[in-house]
Amino acid sequence: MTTSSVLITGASTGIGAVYADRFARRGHDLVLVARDQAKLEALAARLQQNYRIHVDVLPADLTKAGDLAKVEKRLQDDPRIDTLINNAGIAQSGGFIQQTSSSIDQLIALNTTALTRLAAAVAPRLVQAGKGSIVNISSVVGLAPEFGMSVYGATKAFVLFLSQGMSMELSAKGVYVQAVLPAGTYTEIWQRAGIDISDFSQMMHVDELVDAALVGFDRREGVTIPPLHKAERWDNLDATRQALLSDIKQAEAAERYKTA
Ligand SMILES: NC(=O)C1=CN([C@@H]2O[C@H](COP(=O)(O)OP(=O)(O)OC[C@H]3O[C@@H](n4cnc5c(N)ncnc54)[C@H](OP(=O)(O)O)[C@@H]3O)[C@@H](O)[C@H]2O)C=CC1
Ligand SMILES: CC(=O)[C@H](N)C(=O)O
Repeated sequence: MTTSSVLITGASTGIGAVYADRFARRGHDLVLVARDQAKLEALAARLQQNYRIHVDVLPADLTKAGDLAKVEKRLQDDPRIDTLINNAGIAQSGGFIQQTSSSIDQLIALNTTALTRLAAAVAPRLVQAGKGSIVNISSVVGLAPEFGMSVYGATKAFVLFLSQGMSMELSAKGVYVQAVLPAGTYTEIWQRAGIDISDFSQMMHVDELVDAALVGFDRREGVTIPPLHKAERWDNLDATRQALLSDIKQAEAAERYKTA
């Protein structure tokens, strides 16, 4: 049985809490991060009892500089942590013009800044060890500006891009990076953001989502989209993107933009 440890952000509920259960079931020790200490402790007690593993609770508001630094330090200093599940995130209700400066700040601070800084905190140590994993939770909304969640979707597009770039830089050094793109999943995120889901079509149950994401993890997929039923759609999109890149000629404007 392994004694490595997995640090999971946003572990107090939803997708993060299910990841915690699944890694505990696999015999990993855990470090659980979120703001709600009581919920983290209750989960930790249950997992320790059920799976005979060790769980540390590290309460932190990842939008606060001091708390974020505390989690970064743990990732830098604890040699047992070989996997980071970068999951904590929030959503927003309303369109672009309904957003306030503070709601934009919070969303970007948690979904992008904290996620990037935590990945950057652990990556050098994993590279030095020549092994380890970083899982970043994105969303299919990051592929869909049509959904009318422009700021949230932009943070998730950022997470996808970041993960792909990190994977290109780190995989040769033994570090596995996975982007996970769920679609609508039954968790508290909707209620917390004030989004009424009563008219939504059926969504995925959170256990099914995490179990599917872990199939992708075990296969070492770079991008895992559990609700995508035709895998070749993603492959085609990526092939089209690469073809586009091959047609970028940076020294010369395209014919259609040339002035007479
Ligand atoms: N549910 C869905 O439909 C989808 C979700 N996702 C993504 O999955 C991830 C998890 O979402 P989900 O489980 O649904 O959401 P939940 O709202 O159920 O859980 C969010 C988790 O993040 C934690 N969190 C929120 N704010 C902070 C903060 N400032 N600092 C630290 N932790 C914080 C919460 O804990 P606490 O309040 O204790 O801090 C909680 O543990 C998010 O990144 C989300 O964008 C992607 C696609 C679809
Ligand atoms: C709030 C959302 O849109 C959801 N979490 C998703 O990413 O699909």
